[in-house]
Amino acid sequence: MLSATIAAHPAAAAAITLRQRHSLRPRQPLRVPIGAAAPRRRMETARPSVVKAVASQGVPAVPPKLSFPILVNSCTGKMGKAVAEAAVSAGLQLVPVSFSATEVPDGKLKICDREIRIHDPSESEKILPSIMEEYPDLIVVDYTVPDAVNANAELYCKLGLPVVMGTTGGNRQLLHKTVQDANIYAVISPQMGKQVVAFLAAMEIMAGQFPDAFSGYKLEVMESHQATKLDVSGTAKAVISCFQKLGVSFDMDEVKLVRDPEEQVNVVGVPEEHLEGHAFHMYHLTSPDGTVSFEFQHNVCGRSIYAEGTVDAAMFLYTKIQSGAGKKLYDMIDVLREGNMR
Ligand SMILES: NC(=O)C1=CN([C@@H]2O[C@H](COP(=O)(O)OP(=O)(O)OC[C@H]3O[C@@H](n4cnc5c(N)ncnc54)[C@H](OP(=O)(O)O)[C@@H]3O)[C@@H](O)[C@H]2O)C=CC1
Ligand SMILES: O=C(O)C1=N[C@H](C(=O)O)C[C@H](O)C1
Repeated sequence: MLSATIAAHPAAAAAITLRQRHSLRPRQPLRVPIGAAAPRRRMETARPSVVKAVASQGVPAVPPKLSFPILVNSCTGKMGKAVAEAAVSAGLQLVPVSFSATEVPDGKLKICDREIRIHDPSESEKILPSIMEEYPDLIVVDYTVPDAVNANAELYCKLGLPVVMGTTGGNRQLLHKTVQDANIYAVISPQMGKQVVAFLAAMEIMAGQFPDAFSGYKLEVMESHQATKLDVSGTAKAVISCFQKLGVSFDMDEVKLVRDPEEQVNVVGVPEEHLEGHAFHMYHLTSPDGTVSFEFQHNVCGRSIYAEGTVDAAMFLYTKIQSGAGKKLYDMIDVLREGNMR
């Protein structure tokens, strides 16, 4: 058995294993220990791309700290809250407004030490223009629900509001077309976690350079997420599309979704304390004669890996806007490639 293990993050572990296995059988608790979530180190200084060293004097200048307004839609959700907290930690200006149909006491939500006023989504078209006026350079981050993706994107486009779209699902083709046609600045990605983005990038490179390398192989995919997740993992879909380019025949509805907490603990090996927030993915490939198999896994507990990546994406987008970049639509591989992930 040949195996390679990559510890991706204190709150996460990723394993890529190559071994002889014959089926996607019930999981033993995973080979890679899923460590308890530990807070990520906060960025104290801006990243290299925004650091202006005074080379002539040989003394590095104090790096400018990026600070711009960010509106998180929706702060009532699990990801929205995590991103809002990460944005405050990173020194961004969290706009005290968000949208959701969820009732909150006095219509307000406390995030860090700030009060965020929650408006009904039906009011967003009326409210956002005045927020944009009050907060020039505003960037919106969208973590809502698959059903809201396209309508929200249309609204941001109509208003010319730059967006980091983390929400998965909806009509992805239409989403890209809407944003492209409106020519707004945007980062769209179903996956914001740096190490998972790197894995996805590696998959895309492999698919681009060795098309059909896995032709004839059988693919089995399992993904486990918190029971509240509404859609099939957008990340799994992106990885599967690479396998398809590698010659594997697979239909998206063949993905085995695990949403039952008991199965997650006993079969998948999800630590109980992460039932409310985890994303375990497993891809198993078997050769036509069954003699060779490959297994890829990326298993994330908690949400800090995505929240930090989302803040990186917002900072990346802000610098693109400030520099008047000609290219406007990006994904997280662009963000990673340009060294913009902490
Ligand atoms: N790109 C990435 O790296 C990641 C992406 N995700 C994706 O992010 C999305 C959100 O996930 P998560 O936070 O766990 O989900 P939650 O269900 O916890 O949060 C979604 C929130 O959106 C609100 N909402 C629904 N419709 C609207 C609307 N039209 N306008 C504003 N708010 C709305 C919901 O409120 P209400 O109760 O009123 O419906 C809810 O509070 C999912 O698509 C998920 O797959 C998650 C993790 C990482
Ligand atoms: O809903 C989630 O939790 C996640 N959603 C994203 C996806 O669908 O790919 C990313 C990650 O899997 C967590």
